[in-house]
Amino acid sequence: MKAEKLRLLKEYNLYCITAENLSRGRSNIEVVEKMLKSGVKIIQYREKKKTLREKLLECEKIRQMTLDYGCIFIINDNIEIAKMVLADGVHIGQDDYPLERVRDFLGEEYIIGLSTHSREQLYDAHKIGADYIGVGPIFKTFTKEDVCDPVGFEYLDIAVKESKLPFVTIGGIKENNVENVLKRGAKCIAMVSEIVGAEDIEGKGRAILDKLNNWRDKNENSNGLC
Ligand SMILES: Cc1ncc(COP(=O)(O)OP(=O)(O)O)c(N)n1
Ligand SMILES: Cc1nc(C(=O)O)sc1CCOP(=O)(O)O
Ligand SMILES: [Mg+2]
Repeated sequence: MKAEKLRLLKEYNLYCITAENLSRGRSNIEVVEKMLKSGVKIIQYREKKKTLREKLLECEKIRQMTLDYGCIFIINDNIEIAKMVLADGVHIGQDDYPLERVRDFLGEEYIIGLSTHSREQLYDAHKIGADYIGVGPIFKTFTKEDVCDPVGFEYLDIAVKESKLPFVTIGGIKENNVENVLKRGAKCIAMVSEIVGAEDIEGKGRAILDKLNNWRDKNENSNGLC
């Protein structure tokens, strides 16, 4: 079960994350529906402002929607909600609960992603049992409060060469700069503001998926997350 999810995670190259405050007045549910219709197959629920009750209700709905579309559903930060709604996994950062404790809480079947911003954190992620890592922020981003300075291509190049784990590249990535990131060897791209802030989310999602798939067809013999 988990092996199959990880296989799918490696196959998909666009990882979309919610942000209701950047969604032009549309709800997380509306945005997720449009993402799913565009063909996106990995969605992370990331919501910093709502109550736990509100988040749980939204995640229950999104769990069902993602199952209907065969989409992997990851929840940011809230590991209890992930367990309650039977999400596919969680994403945690360096200041969230320690990964080992999250693993104890969720068990082996859940995918656990960990943010990394340096080579040291990358090696640590391997040791402590992350299933995939986030690599970023590549460019400046205004989406995340208290974000560290961009790690740029310097850390991306390290991840491309040295990571034995699949990784998701994140931070300031847009339709018009994604090719620069792909050229460095990134395979799976996470986007927040570019997708949720688009007037036509479905059209934007399709355009980016086309771009990523065309790049893969032309340049690669392997698939998905690096
Ligand atoms: C795919 C992915 N990568 C990195 C992050 C950032 O997680 P974190 O450092 O915990 O910061 P917050 O998202 O919680 O603000 C992510 N969410 N997803
Ligand atoms: C949530 C998040 N985590 C980051 C990291 O580097 O760990 S960057 C980021 C925000 C990415 O948003 P956008 O695509 O709008 O720039
Ligand atoms: Mg976090």
